[in-house]
Amino acid sequence: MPDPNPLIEISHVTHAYKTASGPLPVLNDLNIRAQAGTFTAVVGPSGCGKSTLTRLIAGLMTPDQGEVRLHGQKVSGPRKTVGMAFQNPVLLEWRTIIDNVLLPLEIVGTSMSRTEQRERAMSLLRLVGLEGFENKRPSELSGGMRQRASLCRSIVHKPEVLILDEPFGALDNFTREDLWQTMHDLRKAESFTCVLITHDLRESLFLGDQVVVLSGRPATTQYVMEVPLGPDRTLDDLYTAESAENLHILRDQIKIAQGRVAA
Ligand SMILES: Nc1ncnc2c1ncn2[C@@H]1O[C@H](COP(=O)(O)OP(=O)(O)OP(=O)(O)O)[C@@H](O)[C@H]1O
Repeated sequence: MPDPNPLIEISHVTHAYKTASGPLPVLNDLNIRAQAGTFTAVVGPSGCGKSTLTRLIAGLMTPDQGEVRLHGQKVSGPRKTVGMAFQNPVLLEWRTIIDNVLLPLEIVGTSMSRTEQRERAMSLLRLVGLEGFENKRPSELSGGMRQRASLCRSIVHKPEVLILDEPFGALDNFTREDLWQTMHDLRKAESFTCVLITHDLRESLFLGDQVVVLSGRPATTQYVMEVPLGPDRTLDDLYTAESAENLHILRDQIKIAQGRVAA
């Protein structure tokens, strides 16, 4: 039975960018529902409107038609209760790693004391394996380590909703799989509802409770897969016959979205 009160509710969202050559329709009657504490992976052809969707959820834009609701409240502007991480971690070189992680608390404000803030940041850095690197500068860390720090920064203020826009896209395969595991650890320790944009179908299956396939632009919700893997899933679960079958289904859906085969 679907939750009648999902935490994220995207209903009939339609949006077009105004460009010099006229309106560019990007989203068309898009619908997504995500229950509290779940992980939604969104996949779709390149340029179909995935990042636009993240901006709408974060309240950085409002749709032409339809609405985005968080906890039943219509999103009409940026919210403090949203955390974001992107493919490029964009850490500030003049701040140490821990001071980068603490940044959102400075921006959104907090009732935590300075000591509590540092304890909170350290507990996250410990969780992602960066204890001992808290006083380093970003350039002293590898790409994977910087992305770990970026993940800590995106959740340090305990956001209700975490939006990840291809955060593992620029990493090599081994580092990426390590980061998937880290993401699982963070999920168990924290209580956010996550929307992940990714081009990697294995990643969508490993991290997602549901995988939403968007059609080509203007994107609509083409297909939703409920992932049959539990919270204690491991990378080995990607190599079962059932996962192979599910990856096939997702790959076929992407081909349809790309217009390479008929629905
Ligand atoms: N601010 C903007 N003004 C005009 N057009 C835009 C704007 N932002 C994005 N677009 C266009 O809207 C379309 C969707 O962009 P968006 O970044 O949402 O897609 P995406 O699915 O995230 O792409 P990718 O998979 O390549 O990362 C693209 O054609 C893009 O060029």
